[in-house]
Order: sequence, then C-alpha cells, then structure tokens
Amino acid sequence: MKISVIGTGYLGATHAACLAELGHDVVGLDTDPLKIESLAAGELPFFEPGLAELLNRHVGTGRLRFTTSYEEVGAWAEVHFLGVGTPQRQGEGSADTSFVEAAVRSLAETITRDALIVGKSTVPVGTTQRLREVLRRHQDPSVEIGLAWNPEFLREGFAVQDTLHPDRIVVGVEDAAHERTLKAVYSAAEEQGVPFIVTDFETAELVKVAANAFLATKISFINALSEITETVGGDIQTLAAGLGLDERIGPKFLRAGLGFGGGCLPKDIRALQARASELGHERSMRFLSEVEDINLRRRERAVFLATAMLGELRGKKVAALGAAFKPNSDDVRDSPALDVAVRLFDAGAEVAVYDPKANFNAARRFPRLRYEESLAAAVADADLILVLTEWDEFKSMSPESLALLTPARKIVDARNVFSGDRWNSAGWEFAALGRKHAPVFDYASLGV
Ligand SMILES: NC(=O)c1ccc[n+]([C@@H]2O[C@H](COP(=O)([O-])OP(=O)(O)OC[C@H]3O[C@@H](n4cnc5c(N)ncnc54)[C@H](O)[C@@H]3O)[C@@H](O)[C@H]2O)c1
Ligand SMILES: O=c1ccn([C@@H]2O[C@H](COP(=O)(O)OP(=O)(O)O[C@H]3O[C@H](CO)[C@@H](O)[C@H](O)[C@H]3O)[C@@H](O)[C@H]2O)c(=O)[nH]1
Repeated sequence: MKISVIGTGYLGATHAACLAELGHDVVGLDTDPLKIESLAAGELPFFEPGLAELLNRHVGTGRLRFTTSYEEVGAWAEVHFLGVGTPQRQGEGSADTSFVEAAVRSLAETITRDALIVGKSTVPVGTTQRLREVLRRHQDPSVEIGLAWNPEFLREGFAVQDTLHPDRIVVGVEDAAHERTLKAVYSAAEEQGVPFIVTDFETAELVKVAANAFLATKISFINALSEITETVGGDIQTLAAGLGLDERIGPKFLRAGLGFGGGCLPKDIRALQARASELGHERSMRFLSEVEDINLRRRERAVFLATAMLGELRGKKVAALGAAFKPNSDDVRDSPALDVAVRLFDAGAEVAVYDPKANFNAARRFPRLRYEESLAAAVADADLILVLTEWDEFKSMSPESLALLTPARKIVDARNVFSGDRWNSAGWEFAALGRKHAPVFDYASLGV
C-alpha cells in the first residue's frame, strides 16, 4: 500500500521504517527540513536500537522516502498516519493538540485522491471528533477522506520490536471500510495472531492514556512502598517480587528506583487529569497528582542520599552516571537522571555527567553541567558516584573494577541494580533508593 507518515520523530520515523519492512511503500513527512534531510540520507537523528539498520535498508530499497511536501503525499498516499507531537501546553497540564490540528488541515488542503487519515499520536479524548470538523472545513468535497484513530504503544529502546510485534492493535473507526483498510495495513500482525481491537474513537483515545496512567501508577505504587522500607528496613526488590508473582498483579513495572520520566508518562498523566477536569471529573483522576508527587520525591531522595553521604554538596565532586530517562535511549525529555544531576549542581556540587548515548541531548538542554566522554573520565576525580540510568555499562561495574578508576568509595544506586552487601564488603559506602539508610529522610519537609 502507499502510505505516508506525518511527523518523523521517535514515533513516526519508527512507524515509517517498520511499515517499509512490512512491504509497504512509505513516504515520511516532517516540517523540520533538517530532520528530513538526515532521514533521506539514511541517517537516524536519534538513537534507537535496530532502527538505523531498518532505515538504511529501506532508503536503499527505495521503499522508504522522505519529504517536506504535503502536496506530494496528498496526491500519492492511500493512508496517512499522524505521528506529530502532542506536548504539554506551556504552564498547564493539558496536551497541546495544535500540531495534530495543523497536520490534519495541511492534509485536508492537499489530498487530491480518496484516502484515510489515521491518528497515532497520543491525544485527549474527544480530539478525533474535533478533527473531523477540521477536515470537513478544509477538504475538497469531491474527494472522500476518512478518519480513524490507532494509538501507538511502543516503548523507546524497544521501538522496532514493539512496532513489528505489538501486544495489541487498537483502532477507533466509524466505518467498516476503514477497519478493512487498517487490517490490510497490519495484515502481518494479524497473521501473527496479534489481538486487533476495533472500537469507537473515544475508547481508542482513552485506551492509550489509560495504559500510560496505569503504568505510571504501578511504578509510583512500588516507589511509595519503598519510602516505607527506607524507614523500617526490608528489601523493596524482594517485596516487588513477592507482589509480582501474584498473576493478577504481574512482575512488570514494579522496578523501584528513581521513578518514571520521558516524553510520555509524565505529560500523559498530566493531560489525562486536565481532560478529566474539563469534563467535570476532576476527582476521578485526582489520584494521578499523588502518583506524580511520589515520582518527584524519588529525585529528592537521591539528592538527600548524596548530601547525607558527603556531609555537604558545596565544592564536592559528583559523577552522575546516566542522563537518559531510561537505558538504550538518548531521550532526555523529563529525565529523572538529568534532573538529579541539575539539582546536585544547583546545590553547589561539581557534577560530571556521562551517558553512553544522551550526552549530546543533555548538553543541549543543560549546557552548564560538565559532560565527559567516558565512564573513566567522569569518575576520575569524584568524591561520590550516582548510578541514575541503568545502562548495561554501569550495571556491569563491580566495586573492584570501579575502584581502579576513581578515588571515590561512595556510591548511590538510584536504580537498584547492585547488591549493597557486595559493595559494602569491598569497602564502599553504599546507599540505594528503597533501602534503609540513616538518617531517615523527612518527607514532610518537602511539603508535597
Ligand atoms: N516517543 C514514543 O515512544 C511514543 C510512543 C507512543 C506514542 N507517542 C506519541 O506520539 C506523538 C509523537 O511523539 P514523538 O516522541 O515521536 O515526538 P517527536 O517530538 O519526536 O516528533 C514529532 C515530530 O512531528 C513533527 N511535526 C510537528 N508538527 C508537524 C506538522 N504540522 N507536520 C508534519 N510534522 C510535524 C516535528 O517536527 C517532529 O519531528 C506524541 O503524541 C506522543 O505522545 C510517542
Ligand atoms: O518498573 C519500572 C519501569 C519503568 N520505569 C521508568 O518509567 C519510565 C518509562 O519507561 P517505559 O514505559 O519503558 O518507556 P517509554 O518509552 O516512555 O514508554 C511508555 O510511554 C510510551 C509513549 O506513550 C508508550 O507507548 C509505552 O507503552 C509506555 O511504556 C522510564 O523512566 C523508566 O526508567 C521505572 O522506574 N520502573
């Protein structure tokens, strides 16, 4: 099929390359000419495992092309997927849907053949109905343009795998013909037996934000319990294992530590609260503000542990290992790791940051921190080391191997990747989030 993907960021570039892998003819479109230039040359402007290879292969086969021209895709494609951003509105919790509206308007004004527009961006419930109006106002009435919503559930770091082998495909449609078109697009997944849920616009929109709200809640639930184990003792990871073995609960998303960040969970729980309030259901989603507070307290806790171990931060040298919001990604949007590094810097510490892939993005966002090109350089003169993102390179460190690179003998494990006993017995002062550490942290002092 002839398919366009509008917006070629993390979601759109992945979707475009995977559709080409599935045998479709694909054109990716973005309003950012630099991004398009790079993608057209087969170069991925961000890091995502396995994606550069796919991009390169299909730019090579000619099945994947890139453009900035709406006229070109409007005259050519049968299906247009929307993957443009829906960031948090400045100073508010709600989602900014203006990019989606602009993309639909541009398509409406340039589509010259019958086609289906399929939204993949994460949007507040009610958006698709609103977009129908935008379409109606701007399209050529002699062409038939359908609208469907097909939210995306991929995780960064696993984007290719999640796109080619999703847990489920959800489509919101109002016309059986649109369902048939989407089944043709995703015929490979259907053959693999991937569940295909066909529903209305509202349910499709809500499944997506509900999934992210649930995942965020699960993480904050275990992190809230870790506040208890920090005070009374007990092991948060054994607790999580004991909890997760209940098949009704499941073991995933119970990794206690520095909490969630990224371009999705934080903004999506705020947008869901904002939309619920607009709809007169402020109370229904109010618990999500607690989920967020718990999440932010993890960062305070990491700074507290660093301060407790160093006596005071001013003038101390701290190595921050990790800047990305999760391993196998160079994304620093709302990154807990980078936030902790900045908080330590603001409190007077000299902070050296090292991330295997995210240094560049982190430096663009916070140029005042010092960035090092290797683990060895970051820890070379450190008084304290914090593991803030659980990259394999950091997880594979041992007390002995690290001791060869640094004078520091103090480490904070903010992602619960090490055994404290092992580090203690090798002579290190060790602290981890979720485990008991004196003095006890006074959460009330935060006022949240
Ligand atoms: N990143 C993920 O893992 C992920 C997963 C699932 C869903 N989502 C959702 O997908 C959407 C996109 O997220 P992202 O992380 O890919 O964002 P992103 O910022 O990486 O990419 C968005 C792209 O859209 C382009 N764009 C903006 N306006 C445009 C327009 N009018 N026409 C064409 N292009 C335009 C931007 O230049 C940018 O390249 C969001 O709604 C997000 O919540 C993201
Ligand atoms: O047990 C866990 C699991 C995750 N995290 C953190 O949670 C954040 C989000 O992780 P993850 O969900 O794996 O990454 P994303 O790529 O942001 O993916 C989420 O957001 C996407 C965008 O909406 C959705 O498509 C995905 O389904 C959803 O998992 C990261 O900071 C992780 O470190 C934890 O702290 N503990």
